[in-house]
Amino acid sequence: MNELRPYLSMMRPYRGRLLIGAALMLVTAASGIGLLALSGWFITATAVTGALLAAGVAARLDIYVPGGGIRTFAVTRTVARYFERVFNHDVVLRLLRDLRGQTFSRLANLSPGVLGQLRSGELLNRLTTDIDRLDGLYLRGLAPPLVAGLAILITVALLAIGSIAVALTAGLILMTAGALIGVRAWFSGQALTRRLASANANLRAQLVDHLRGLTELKAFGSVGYHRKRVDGLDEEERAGEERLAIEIATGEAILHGTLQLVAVGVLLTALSLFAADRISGAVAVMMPLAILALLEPLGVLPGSGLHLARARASAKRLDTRSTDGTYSSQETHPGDGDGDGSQSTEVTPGQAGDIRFESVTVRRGAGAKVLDELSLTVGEGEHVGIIGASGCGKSSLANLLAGWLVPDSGQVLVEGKPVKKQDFASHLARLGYLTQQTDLFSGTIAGNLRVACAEASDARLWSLIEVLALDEFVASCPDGINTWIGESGLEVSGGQARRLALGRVMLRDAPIVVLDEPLSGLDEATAAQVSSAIERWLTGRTAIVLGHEPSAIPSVDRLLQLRTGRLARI
Ligand SMILES: Nc1ncnc2c1ncn2[C@@H]1O[C@H](COP(=O)(O)OP(=O)(O)OP(=O)(O)O)[C@@H](O)[C@H]1O
Repeated sequence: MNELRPYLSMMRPYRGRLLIGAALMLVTAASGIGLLALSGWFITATAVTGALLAAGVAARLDIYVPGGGIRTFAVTRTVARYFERVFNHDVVLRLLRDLRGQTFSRLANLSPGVLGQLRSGELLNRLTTDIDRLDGLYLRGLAPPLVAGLAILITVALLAIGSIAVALTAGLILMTAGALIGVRAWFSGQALTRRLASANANLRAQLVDHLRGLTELKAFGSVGYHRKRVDGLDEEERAGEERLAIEIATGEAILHGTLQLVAVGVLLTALSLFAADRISGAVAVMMPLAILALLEPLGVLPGSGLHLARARASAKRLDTRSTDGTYSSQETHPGDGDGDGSQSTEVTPGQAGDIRFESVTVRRGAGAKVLDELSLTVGEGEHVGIIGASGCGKSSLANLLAGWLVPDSGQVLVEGKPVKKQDFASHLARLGYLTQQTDLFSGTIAGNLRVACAEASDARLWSLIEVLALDEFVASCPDGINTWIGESGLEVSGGQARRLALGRVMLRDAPIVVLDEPLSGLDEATAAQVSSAIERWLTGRTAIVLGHEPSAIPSVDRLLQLRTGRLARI
């Protein structure tokens, strides 16, 4: 249950509301029991009185009090159910809001390196399905056993009108049966819901990957093959849901059977008490009906045990500490602590804006050395170009500077302070980083640029668009800079997307800049125009520009080549 603890403590601020919600559930259940039991009593009492009067025996029955009681129970049941639904849903929605906010900020706090390794479908699953399972933790998991226990106590009190012994025996049997059924559901649900949660996550992730890569899949004619994999996972998920439904149905069947047996037992005992003239006929009928009225509050127990197990499986998946553990411990961000512990944490004097890599070694993947005792100093305002073959470690170098990757040995310093000791937010605020991958959001051109600077005026955006040779394209768009560029920027070309991403970096007035392949996807003429725009913009900033060959980067003060993990001057 440890996994559920954070979510239980999230409920603490709402404990007053939760208690009112549970009380309303109890009032609904109690009214249902009262309605059925009193109706049974009243019908029998009127029948017996009528029979006695017909037989010429003097008999009297007050019909107003029980009639009023039945009406009160009926109205209370309806009204309490209405307010219970309104109230409990309000609390659940508040919890959902907190839960989503908290989960989102926990995921957002993961280092970009770790986040990049999570499939987008996996993230989607965490923010939707897993949270949906948890939002019912109270309503479907915790409140029903509580209400069921109290409903049994109310029934015991009603049975005690006829016989205390019958009431205690029935109460004991029902409590034990309810607890056993709930616990059975909890235990049998563990493995089942764990498998189901992961089948559900796999299906979603596969589906999102499938849809995102549909163009490629179509181009290679492999839609059918991938579709089969999605269908396979869908089948697995459906089979899991079916097993879960069977489990709930079995629990409900056992529970209903037990209740019917107890009701028959109570009926027989009540009849023998009636025959012995110890209770009236009306009370004898009321007693088994009070048991049958428990079908509603107790009927949800198997589902609540399984729901708790399901919530636990989702809570486990939402625990981002386990996510961090799944991936390389080197993927982190500044301020995360000492990492490997082998580095000096002392702050050495540096110049404003200067960058230093000191004997940095990085191993990635299976442990191959990507950077090998690499050292580099970039002075304030200096522009250094680094070229190298694909996979030689250029992006790793940029990620080290951003603090998304921690070296196995050596250290990276910015203005004399180790990157890992910098405050993450202010470090990134001083760094303009054009990553190799272009990520545009589903939104307008202006919206995508303003990610870097929310206050940027339209005029500033237009001048940037002009500098990046995007003016003709944007002017031809129906709404100019307010044109929607679709899901993940799919409605712009690769080269246009690249320039928008570059524009975003340029909007951020950062003193330190890293550009990873800034000219990729551009034709020669556009590349030349963008290249000179970058050169002008870089004036006064400290910069590292990465590319495959000298022509892939703008003019720089110093050009180096990265090969076998080390840098050499060209
Ligand atoms: N997230 C990762 N986890 C493990 N290994 C990685 C990861 N990213 C890259 N690598 C490995 O690190 C090595 C260097 O990759 P890197 O992306 O730094 O090279 P690069 O020079 O930028 O390549 P390219 O020019 O093709 O982008 C490669 O061998 C790659 O397989």
